[in-house]
Amino acid sequence: MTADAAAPRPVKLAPSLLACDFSRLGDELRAIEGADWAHVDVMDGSFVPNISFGLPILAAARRASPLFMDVHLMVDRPERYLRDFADAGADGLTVHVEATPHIHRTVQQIRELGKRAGVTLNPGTPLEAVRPVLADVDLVLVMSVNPGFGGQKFIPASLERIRTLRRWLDELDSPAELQVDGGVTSQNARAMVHAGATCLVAGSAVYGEGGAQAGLERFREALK
Ligand SMILES: O=C(CO)[C@@H](O)[C@H](O)COP(=O)(O)O
Repeated sequence: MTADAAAPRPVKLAPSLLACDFSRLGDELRAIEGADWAHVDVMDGSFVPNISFGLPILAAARRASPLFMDVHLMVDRPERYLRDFADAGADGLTVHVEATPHIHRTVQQIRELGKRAGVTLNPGTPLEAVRPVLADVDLVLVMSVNPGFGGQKFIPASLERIRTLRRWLDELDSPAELQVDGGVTSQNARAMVHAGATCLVAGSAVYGEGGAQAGLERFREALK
C-alpha cells in the first residue's frame, strides 16, 4: 500500500517560536497551549546564515510553558551543546546530519540524556544520508525550505522526500515521527499528511494573520 492510501495517522502540530513576538514570549506560548509541541529553532550564524536565540530563551520558554519543547539545532557540531540544551529544558533534540561527522554517536548521546532524538537534513542533501540512523531515532525532520529563516516558500520536491522516508520508516516498522518544517500552511498541510508526515512545524502560518489561536484553528479545520 502507498503512503497516500494508508490509514490516517494522528498528526501533531508544532508552532515555531521563531515567528512569535519575543517581547511577549509567555503570552505567545500560552496562545499555543492547544498545540502538541512548541518548536524551538536554534541558529548559530555558522551552520545557517542567521542567528536566532539560544539557551536562555529555551530556559525562559521552559519556565513559561508545560508544552513539549522540540528543539531544532541548526548548529555546527551540535554534540558540543546537547547537555546544555537538555538542562535548559529541551524534551527533544534534532540535529543535522550535515553538522557533525558523528551522527550516530550524537543520536546516541541525545538518548543517553533521556531526550527524544531527531535527525534532519537540508533540502539539497540526499535522503540516503539519514538512512543509517533511521532505526535509532524518534523523529526524522524533512526540511522543506533551506534552514535559516522563517517565512519562505515550501519546496515542492519535499513531498516526494516525505513519501520516501515514510516508506523507509514503515519498512523498519518505526514509530518515529515524520516531521516537516518550512513553508507549511493550512493550505498545503493535508498534502504533507497524505504523503506520510505525522508532525507539522509552522511559524508564520500560526503566528501570522489573526494571532496564534486563529492560526491553530485554521490548521485544525484543514486537517479535519
Ligand atoms: O527552521 C526553520 C527555518 O530554518 C523553521 O522552523 C521556520 O521557523 C518555519 O517558519 P515558516 O516557514 O513556517 O514561517
